[in-house]
Amino acid sequence: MAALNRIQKIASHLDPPKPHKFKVAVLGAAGGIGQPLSMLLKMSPYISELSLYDVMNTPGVAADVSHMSTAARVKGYLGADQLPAALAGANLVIIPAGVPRKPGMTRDDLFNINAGIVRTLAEGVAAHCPTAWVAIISNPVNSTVPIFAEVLQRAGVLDPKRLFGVTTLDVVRAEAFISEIVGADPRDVSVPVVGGHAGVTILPLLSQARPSLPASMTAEQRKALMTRIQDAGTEVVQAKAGAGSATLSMAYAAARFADSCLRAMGGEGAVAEYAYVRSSAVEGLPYFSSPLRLGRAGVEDILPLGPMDAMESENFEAMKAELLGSIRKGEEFVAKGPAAAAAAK
Ligand SMILES: NC(=O)C1=CN([C@@H]2O[C@H](COP(=O)(O)OP(=O)(O)OC[C@H]3O[C@@H](n4cnc5c(N)ncnc54)[C@H](O)[C@@H]3O)[C@@H](O)[C@H]2O)C=CC1
Ligand SMILES: O=C([O-])CC(=O)C(=O)O
Repeated sequence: MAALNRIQKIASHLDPPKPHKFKVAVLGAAGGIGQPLSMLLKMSPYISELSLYDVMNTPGVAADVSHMSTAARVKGYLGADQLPAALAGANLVIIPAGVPRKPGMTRDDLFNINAGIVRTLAEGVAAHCPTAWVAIISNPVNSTVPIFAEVLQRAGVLDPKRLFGVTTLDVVRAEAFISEIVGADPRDVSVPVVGGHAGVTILPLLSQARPSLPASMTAEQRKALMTRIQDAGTEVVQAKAGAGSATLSMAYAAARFADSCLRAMGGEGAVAEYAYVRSSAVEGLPYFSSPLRLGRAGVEDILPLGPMDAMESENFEAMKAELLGSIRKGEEFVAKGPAAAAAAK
């Protein structure tokens, strides 16, 4: 027996460390983003249980994804009655629920429908998994994150360190476009994208890109690159011509953000990310996307934005009024109470 114990002890030292395992819930799992995101999450070594919730089609999506031969157990939940079970015990909740844009619309045009959806889901999180980390994809992110925060705050369970607006797609796009210009593998490109997630509020700090942009690029070319990153969502909306907005690249971006959250949650040390969070980084803007350091409890540090060149500073000033307006619109929606939610349905 002693010999066996000794062998087991030695074997346990030889085993590679096992990642921590978490329950992750996707709300809006049957949608254009939700389906590929669920597939990517099923491949995560950090997930023991994948909870797929939607108001339609989740039985089929869950059955399909559950046949992938990876470890995460998959369960589908359909309709509001099943939201409590979908959320119970969740460590991370990712929310791509809501309508997408059609050509000619702004993200803010989605407010009337998506604000009510997000509010209802926030009430569910407050009641059934109040300590979960929450990653909001539903647009307009600049307003849906404040809506979510206000609901959690009123329920007495808000911890801003665990509430995120997902802006990873902006970073992913900036990496992709810059890699084409500098001829590098996108994995070797880093570039901060800060602010919010709509038009001018998306601020890529190209002057901090690594590798640096070629010195031969003119001011006009740099400006055009910034504008392309800011309008990349619209580029996809137009290319899809009425069939929705970015789904596949968004699923990739959200899976990458989820991976960072789960690694931080599991105690893998400080994890670097960007996300739209409650913040005092910029005076007068209570929410802002900044470089973050994530740890076990969520946001450990909101890092400085770093130096901006003249073009970036000008854009930074230009975004402030729009971003603040979107934040206040979200906060006021919750302050007005259920009547506003009913009107938005
Ligand atoms: N943050 C970002 O970078 C991005 C955000 N988005 C946003 O993500 C959202 C989803 O986009 P898609 O997946 O393309 O839309 P979609 O219409 O394909 O899917 C949305 C899903 O949400 C579900 N849903 C609606 N109400 C719900 C509720 N109360 N509870 C649970 N699920 C509900 C629908 O049944 C549908 O399956 C949109 O608001 C879109 O603008 C899209 C791309 C990038
Ligand atoms: O553009 C949209 O409506 C969807 C979105 O947020 C993006 O692709 O960045």
